[in-house]
Amino acid sequence: MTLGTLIRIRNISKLSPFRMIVAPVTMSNRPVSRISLRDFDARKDQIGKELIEAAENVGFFILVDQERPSKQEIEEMFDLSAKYFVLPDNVKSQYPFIREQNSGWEKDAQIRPSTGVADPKESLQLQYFRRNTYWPKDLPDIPEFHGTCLKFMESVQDLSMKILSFFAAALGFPPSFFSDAHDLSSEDCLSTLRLLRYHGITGKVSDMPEWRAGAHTDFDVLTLLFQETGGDGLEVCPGREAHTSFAQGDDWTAVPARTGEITVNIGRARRMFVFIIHRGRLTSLRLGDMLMAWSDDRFKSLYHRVKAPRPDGNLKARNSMAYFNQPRPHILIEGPTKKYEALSASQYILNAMKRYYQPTEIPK
Ligand SMILES: O=C(O)CCC(=O)C(=O)O
Ligand SMILES: [Fe+2]
Repeated sequence: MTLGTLIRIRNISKLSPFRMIVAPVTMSNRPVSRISLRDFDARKDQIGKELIEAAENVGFFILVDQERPSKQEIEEMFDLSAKYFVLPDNVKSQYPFIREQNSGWEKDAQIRPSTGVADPKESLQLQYFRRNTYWPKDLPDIPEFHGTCLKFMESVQDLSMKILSFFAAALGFPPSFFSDAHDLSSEDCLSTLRLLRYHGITGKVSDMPEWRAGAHTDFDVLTLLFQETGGDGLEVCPGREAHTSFAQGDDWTAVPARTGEITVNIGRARRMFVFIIHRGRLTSLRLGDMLMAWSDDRFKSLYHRVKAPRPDGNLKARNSMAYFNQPRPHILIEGPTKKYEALSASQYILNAMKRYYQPTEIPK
């Protein structure tokens, strides 16, 4: 039973992606944690300490010097992504974005509740377990598309599981806890690679967008984000400080774009309460905050957004890639101290999908 929530469906095609949104902006000089993965096996303890500290205090960190995916693998993937996005829309739209599957291609269709308009971008979401059913096939001039994406996902998956093994240990879960929950070889692994291309900016200064991606948190456990040198604009606002709506007006930190480095953030779906009768009592359940909930709020989630360039900035298209570690649907999310009622991963994800791809929530 859901109380206090009304879902209003909007007609997304009527909204202009270039509407100007003005939000108060405070930029901070918060130091950004850069964690080197050099000599991983020999430096494991030190690396683990740095990761946990960053997750507890900030909610994000930048990984450098990782063995895989190497800078070259990342560059290859960016080249492939560029070849994909120049294909005509009628080819890309053969696999349209399906909200319930969180898969496929969209253009100017993702409305951010924080801005009320669609991000001026296109993106393709590839879920590993749909690799033979819902990935673009027979793409003109890019026969390597399938194989290269697959290899890249596997490489990012390995790195993600290394990172999550430290979180499992810190939470007192068995070492394989997160790798079982995100097992790529399972038929229902929801982990997803998203290729993104924000449009180049043309036209009148007065029509320029303020944001390329409106402020949001991701609704997964952990996101590994790849930026390309020259494509600055990413800003983050750690969950701890995000006390206003969508963190607008809080302290934001710019994360410079550098090919080869990986920005890692802890995911969270925006909070929403539902009420149920649990063991004879009226109880509230909090939806969202996957790793925050899984860690009983110990690890912080992170608001982030992508600012559009100013007229004297780099107005070319911006490319990025995100790997979302999403647990298998049946996995129950419940922290060591059971601070929140257990909720299945699929319940979290469906709830977040509804919010991020169409509706806005209006509290009664
Ligand atoms: O493009 C970026 O840098 C951020 C993308 C992002 O936050 C997302 O797709 O969730
Ligand atoms: Fe995101």
